[in-house]
Amino acid sequence: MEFLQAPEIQIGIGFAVVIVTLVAFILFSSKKTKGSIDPENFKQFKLVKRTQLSHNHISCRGTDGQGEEVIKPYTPTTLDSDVGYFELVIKMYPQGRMSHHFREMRESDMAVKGPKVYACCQLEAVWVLCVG
Ligand SMILES: Cc1cc2nc3c(=O)[nH]c(=O)nc-3n(C[C@H](O)[C@H](O)[C@H](O)COP(=O)(O)OP(=O)(O)OC[C@H]3O[C@@H](n4cnc5c(N)ncnc54)[C@H](O)[C@@H]3O)c2cc1C
Repeated sequence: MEFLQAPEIQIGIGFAVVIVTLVAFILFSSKKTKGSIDPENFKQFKLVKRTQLSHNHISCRGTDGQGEEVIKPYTPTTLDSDVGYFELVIKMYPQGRMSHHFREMRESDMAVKGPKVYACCQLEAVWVLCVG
């Protein structure tokens, strides 16, 4: 271990520590400011692509934590032309009645009715790119 006390080695170690700290700082600060959403400031994003998905909503039926029936509307993110399956994006609420059903759901556990066509509004997928 005596070699560690040699001045050249100590300068080398010091230099390495400075480089690692600098790289970590650059990586951390670039992550916070470039290409990502900032929690405090609005940043400008550029529209890259937009796809119309669906006008439709479906009704899902499940069981809440008290064993009671619950029915809620959801908007499939799949296209109207996708036949035989659909995909949902669900925001889960800890105390939510239908959220409980989705959390506990197993295969063949989902009763669905629909679609209901809402001509007034529709789901679109929007791709954006950070320009700031
Ligand atoms: C036309 C339509 C389409 C919908 N599509 C979708 C969809 O695609 N995906 C999806 O996740 N949801 C969608 N929703 C909402 C969905 O129908 C339910 O309302 C939602 O999933 C909450 O149901 P829950 O039974 O889990 O919660 P609930 O039992 O209704 O609520 C439980 C708790 O969560 C709180 N809470 C409920 N909703 C909200 C909210 N929006 N913001 C803040 N707190 C809330 C309530 O205050 C309550 O404390 C849609 C609603 C409509 C009207």
